[in-house]
Amino acid sequence: MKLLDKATSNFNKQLPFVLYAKPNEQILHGFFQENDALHVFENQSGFVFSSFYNQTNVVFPESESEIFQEEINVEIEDASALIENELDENAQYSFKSIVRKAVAEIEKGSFEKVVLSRKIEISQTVDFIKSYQKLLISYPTAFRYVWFHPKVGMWMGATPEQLAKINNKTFETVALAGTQVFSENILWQEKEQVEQQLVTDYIKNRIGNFVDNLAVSDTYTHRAGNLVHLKSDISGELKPSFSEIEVIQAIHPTSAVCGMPLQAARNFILEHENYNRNYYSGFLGEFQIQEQTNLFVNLRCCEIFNDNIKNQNKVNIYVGCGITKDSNANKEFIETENKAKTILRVLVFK
Ligand SMILES: C=C(O[C@H]1C=CC=C(C(=O)O)[C@@H]1O)C(=O)O
Repeated sequence: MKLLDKATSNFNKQLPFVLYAKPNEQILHGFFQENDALHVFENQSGFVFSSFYNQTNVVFPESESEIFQEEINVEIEDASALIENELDENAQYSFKSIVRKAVAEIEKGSFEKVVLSRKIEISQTVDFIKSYQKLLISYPTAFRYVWFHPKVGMWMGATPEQLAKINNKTFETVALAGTQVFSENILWQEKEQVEQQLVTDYIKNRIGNFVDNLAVSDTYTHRAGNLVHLKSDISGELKPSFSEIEVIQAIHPTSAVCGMPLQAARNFILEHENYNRNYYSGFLGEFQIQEQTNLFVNLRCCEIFNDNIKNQNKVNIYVGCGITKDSNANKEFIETENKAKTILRVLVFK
């Protein structure tokens, strides 16, 4: 595929690019910059890459990029091989202890829900082109991307969560929460239903002032690779007095990646997670391209370091899960391991 070759060429020249495919579409899109300028996102139209909190929000502006599309046509061997991640006892111990601390805070009434995450580091050199091809064909219902900027790094992911779709004042988002490993007979426990309802209520509350005709669908099971989630679709008409960016800022970060109330949950995360999320659980996608905004939450993702000069070749996989008063630390840890498999399944090492 031509765009894969163009991405390789941009990477070799250390020039920014993004390749992406939208859920259930067979079209690969590419934005390519011809120089390595770092454009800070200030509502210009383009491909946005925004952090969870307080990092530089980057854009590949439409006006500064070469933009291409082509049909997806990949042929790779063995799309299902899974690299086993060795169990890290220390990581397990520290993650479980933060989960227990969070449950104790919830019981004290400090907040209702918090999403806690961790970073799994694997010291291997990733072949990003082969890995991305595997990701493209393995998760056709996800937003699948690989993004690179020499001043920021390389990220790749297959996210099931839409943050916002805005087309001609029609606003759509989703409330996604609750996780199980895929099987034929899925039954949802009360804990997961409560967790998902909290996300729905949070979004309704945050966008209530910005949209008319707010509508929420029934909750249904959504498959995301080897996992399933509970999901409902939320929509409305953006009021003429509000801009797109205002409503986006009102919902990011949703309580599917941060918690509620927002500030207390975010403070707990910043104080206890012990690492910087960077762009994990931020958002990315098209901002006002052909009058459409189509943004996704950066989940099921990894950061790829391919730097032979600094001898830094590794990949960090980012995974998190929602903690409520009924959370069990052991189960939450297993959930993060299961989520990591989304990326582990597609990584190809050199
Ligand atoms: C925070 C993540 O997932 C969120 C999205 C769906 C279900 C989730 C859960 O069940 O905890 C999380 O809120 C992640 O994948 O890192």
